[in-house]
Amino acid sequence: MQRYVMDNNKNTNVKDFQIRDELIQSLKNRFSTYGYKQVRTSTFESYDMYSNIIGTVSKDEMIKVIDSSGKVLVLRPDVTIPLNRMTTLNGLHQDNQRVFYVLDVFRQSKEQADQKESTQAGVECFGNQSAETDSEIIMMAIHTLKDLGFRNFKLEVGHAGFFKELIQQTTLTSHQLDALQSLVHSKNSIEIEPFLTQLDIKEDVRKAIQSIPMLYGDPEVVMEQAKSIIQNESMQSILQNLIDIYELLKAYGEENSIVLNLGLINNMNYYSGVIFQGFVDSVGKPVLMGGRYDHLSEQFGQPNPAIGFAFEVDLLIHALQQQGLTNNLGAVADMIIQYDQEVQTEALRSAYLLRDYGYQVLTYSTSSDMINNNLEAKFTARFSSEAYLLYGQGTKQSFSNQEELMSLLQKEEL
Ligand SMILES: N[C@@H](Cc1c[nH]c[nH+]1)C(=O)O
Repeated sequence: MQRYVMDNNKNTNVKDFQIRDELIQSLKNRFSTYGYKQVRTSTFESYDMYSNIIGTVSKDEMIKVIDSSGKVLVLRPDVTIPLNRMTTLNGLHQDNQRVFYVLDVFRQSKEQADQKESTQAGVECFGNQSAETDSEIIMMAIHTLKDLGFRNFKLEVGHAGFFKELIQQTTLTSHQLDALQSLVHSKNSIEIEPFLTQLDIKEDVRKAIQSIPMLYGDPEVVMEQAKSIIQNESMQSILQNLIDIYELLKAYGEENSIVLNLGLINNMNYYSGVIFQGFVDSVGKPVLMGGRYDHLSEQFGQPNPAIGFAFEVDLLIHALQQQGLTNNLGAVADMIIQYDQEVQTEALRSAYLLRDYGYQVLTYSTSSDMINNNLEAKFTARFSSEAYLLYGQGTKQSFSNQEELMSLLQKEEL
């Protein structure tokens, strides 16, 4: 008989799953504090819809399935598009909808063919177009990264229009544009110069494009440098928009993690305004990406300005593990209660009380085999006929009844 082996080794035990679950819970809590409500979209979507939309995942990257009537479907390649479609068609954007989701997204790139699914935890804010909304969304990304315990993280902020405006001053073919974009993306200043010189581009525009990879770093410095390559009013207002957003982030007191990157290019082509990506130590890829996409909804027949971003949950877990930040996550329970048979009643009643207050409690009689197992909990309470003791992280306190145990735990802020 052939044995089938699971082909991915991620999240295969309860502890890994627990870490994932607690991480997701923390993201959801934070999103809720900004007024976002959870939604979901269908796993199967119409292939035709995606084929007709400009700015979506490339057709080769989508995973197609055929239903029993022969219709071609795709497994959800993106969440932003169906949510935008849904709110636009239902006219929900008029109520300034704020939604979040934790959903699997299916894409298969040539470079990473075995990585077909990833979980995204994202937010979308519809029907609102202001620097205040933009800065609040970026702030929410920062706030969430701080919740998770990351200390060294950077949010690279750019604008989808800045580079596009410069390109419009040229007559590059789409092939040339692709090549240029990848040079800008990899900040390859050495090759950009000869690449541009062989093309027929006005001197000042060429110099401006050439300087894009250098427009990276401290926002105040980059904003000053960027002023010198402004070609027209649109570029002027793009820069002003970024200045406004940055000033608001300063108002929140969270400007230190911001890096301005005017060469930033996001994966999706639907962005039209501010764009951003979040980076943490020890992960080469962005753990979050997003931006403003005010024109996507026009393909569904209505204006519906919007902004959003999504965390890559698997990358976040990887980063937390790399940085040793999962120690507080994934404990089997809040409390283990071990008791000698003579004081069983007091121990079980304490367990009942604690569970009633929402604590996760495991109980074991000291005479059972389980006592030798390597169980993990934030606290252990030992009930013996001589004494009742509460053991925490490096602490040991005695108590005489269940009420005292409760108040000790409350002091420990469990
Ligand atoms: N859907 C985008 C992220 C995003 C959410 N909202 C706006 N952008 C992505 O997968 O890259």
